[in-house]
Amino acid sequence: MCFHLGGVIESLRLADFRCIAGLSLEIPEQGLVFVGKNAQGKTSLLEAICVLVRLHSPRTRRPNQMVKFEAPRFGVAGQVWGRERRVDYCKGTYTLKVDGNERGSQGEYLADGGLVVWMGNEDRELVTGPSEGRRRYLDFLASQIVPGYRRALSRYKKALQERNALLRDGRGSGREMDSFTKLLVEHGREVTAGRAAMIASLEKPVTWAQGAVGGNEEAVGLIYKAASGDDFEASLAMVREKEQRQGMTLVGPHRDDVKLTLGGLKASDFGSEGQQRTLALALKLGQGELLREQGGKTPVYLLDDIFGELDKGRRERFLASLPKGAQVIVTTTNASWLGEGMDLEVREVSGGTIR
Ligand SMILES: Nc1ncnc2c1ncn2[C@@H]1O[C@H](COP(=O)(O)OP(=O)(O)OP(=O)(O)O)[C@@H](O)[C@H]1O
Repeated sequence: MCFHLGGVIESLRLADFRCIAGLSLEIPEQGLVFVGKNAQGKTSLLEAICVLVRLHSPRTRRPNQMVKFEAPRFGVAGQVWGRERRVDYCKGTYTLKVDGNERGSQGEYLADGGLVVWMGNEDRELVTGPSEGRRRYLDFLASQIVPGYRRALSRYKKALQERNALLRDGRGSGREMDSFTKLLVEHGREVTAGRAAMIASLEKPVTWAQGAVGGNEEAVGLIYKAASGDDFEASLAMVREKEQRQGMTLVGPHRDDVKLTLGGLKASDFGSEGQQRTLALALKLGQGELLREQGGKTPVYLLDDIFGELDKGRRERFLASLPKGAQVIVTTTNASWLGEGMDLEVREVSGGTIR
């Protein structure tokens, strides 16, 4: 298989993004480390890259939160995978350009976009936290490599919202309800199929990464728990009365989960803290491997302050597990570990600017 090399984000320009009023930056092929005290804008820089590449923020689902306080809009631009991309956001509307030409929809903008793996301290929640995080993990992955997935998910969510509104208003039967149920089933099946395909492909790379970072072999299991059952339509029919009583949609991909096991035991209940932390890293490294295999290019790795939590051995093994040639952009409050397996240029971030 032929992988493109990393070295993908060549430059970044921001305007009124979070605490950053304006900034222009070249990014070396290997990547960069952003060092600085707390609350200086380091994570905001990674977030801006994620928005530029995937129109997705790992921190918020509300783009207006990314607009600098008191400013009307934000802009993010840069040379990405050899093309000039530009994202402008103002009052609920994105304007998206590639090489100066406007793209009519988010889908069109993303169709020839790049790939991203985001890793943050909060990733341990993937193992120990509620199911929503695991759904988002699968959705972010599938949106990048499964054709039509992002659109199916967005249509599913819209149908779910409308259906829930009808159920809440006591209008849970009739033609309107039937038509939203039909849409829910149609798009829900696509979402479930996309997630199931990801799960089936993830077990191998995640198990590899768990061994590589943890330092010993450990079988990882990922078991998809589809809340729509084998037949989504039949499952909905079975709970119809209960849904009418409770005023909400009770089955479907919005309630899916993934059971994670280590050596056959549920990781959240029986894994040690160290094993759980390693599994969180392995889930993201496995995601990267799948993006490389199925997305045809090496993703950019955005690592948000993850090194403080890792002991030296695990940090070194983790760094050695990143694909060769991948661009890695890191934030940290403490750069004392630099040089131990990572040789990247450093930029100091302070008060929303780069020194
Ligand atoms: N929309 C916004 N407009 C202006 N400032 C904002 C906005 N959103 C967040 N901030 C502020 O931006 C600052 C920088 O946040 P950011 O998370 O990027 O810092 P950081 O350097 O990564 O910090 P840490 O090391 O603590 O994670 C914070 O003080 C935050 O309150």
